[in-house]
Amino acid sequence: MTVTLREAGEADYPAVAAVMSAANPRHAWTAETLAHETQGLLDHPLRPHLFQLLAEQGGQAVGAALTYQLPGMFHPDRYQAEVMVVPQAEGQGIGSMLADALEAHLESRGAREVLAGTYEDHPRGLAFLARRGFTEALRVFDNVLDLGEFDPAPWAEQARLPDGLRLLSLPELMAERGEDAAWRAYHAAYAEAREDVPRTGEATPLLYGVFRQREEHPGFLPGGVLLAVTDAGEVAALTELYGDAADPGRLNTGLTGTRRAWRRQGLGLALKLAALDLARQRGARSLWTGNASTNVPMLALNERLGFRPQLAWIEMRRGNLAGGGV
Ligand SMILES: CC(=O)SCCNC(=O)CCNC(=O)[C@H](O)C(C)(C)COP(=O)(O)OP(=O)(O)OC[C@H]1O[C@@H](n2cnc3c(N)ncnc32)[C@H](O)[C@@H]1OP(=O)(O)O
Repeated sequence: MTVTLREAGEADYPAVAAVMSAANPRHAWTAETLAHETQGLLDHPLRPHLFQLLAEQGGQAVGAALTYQLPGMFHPDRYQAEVMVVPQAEGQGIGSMLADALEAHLESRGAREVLAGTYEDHPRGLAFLARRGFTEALRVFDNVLDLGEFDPAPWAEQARLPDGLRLLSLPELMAERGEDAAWRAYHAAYAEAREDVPRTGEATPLLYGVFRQREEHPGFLPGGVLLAVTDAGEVAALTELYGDAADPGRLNTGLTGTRRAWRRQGLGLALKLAALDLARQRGARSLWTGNASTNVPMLALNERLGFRPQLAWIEMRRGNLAGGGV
């Protein structure tokens, strides 16, 4: 049956999200989460580029492709690319059609670095990217804790923050300091810690106004933002829990981070323990996080708690601006 490609817009988000979720069921999307992410891109002061394609067969969405620029790792010549085909439509050349159309678009933009990825258990995806000149740049594990297997009792000591720090949720800090001061303290800690998260290019500074948009994310849980707060109202460390788009029994971790001056004093561990406690109170079955295989501190901490690495997502790159470009 004939396959047609067309540019996708807002009205297609339910179809695009369904394709994305079918192609990668480990990370579900809804029209709402897609609209949030897309709006974040369109509104960003860096004006990142976005181009979306939908593949249809007999009136059904069978594939999607998108290319965009990540504001958090921005370079005018760097693009992310994603090509997805629903499992029942694989093997008919739809991925190649979508990839060819994306390639033409990227060429017209003068892209010099393209990042794309696939799971390690998807040899077809890996071969597809290798044929198109991509090589491995970074591996990120889904790291999952089964809350039914976690026993908090042996961790009572480590769950306490050092003297001079208090555990507060974001709403609690807002009640004490006011909304703007609380968000600014949260932002300051987040912005510093995220600079040290392994990534394939240099982090772009995270603007406060952009950071505030996370409260519009459909999965954002204000009470799931847990903070280690100093007497002066500064945030020394944080962890974040988000609701999952598809599974009410699952929570996803945003960032866990400790400001540099506070590292290795037990803050990260205490906050993760608080997050596990909150997740259990909310009736969650599992807690997911994504950790780069090179993130030694985070992997060590999560392993101690019983998180188990699942399959790795392999981020692949063609061209390398950090290395001078090709
Ligand atoms: C989904 C995600 O959030 S992925 C991104 C994770 N965050 C980042 O990469 C941000 C940058 N890194 C950081 O902010 C910090 O290094 C964190 C959050 C990873 C760790 O925070 P800290 O407050 O320093 O951790 P904490 O002091 O509680 O350490 C607890 C345990 O973790 C392990 N650990 C922490 N840092 C290290 C390290 N550098 N090397 C090895 N193990 C470490 C140890 O087991 C440690 O226990 P110990 O000190 O008794 O040996």
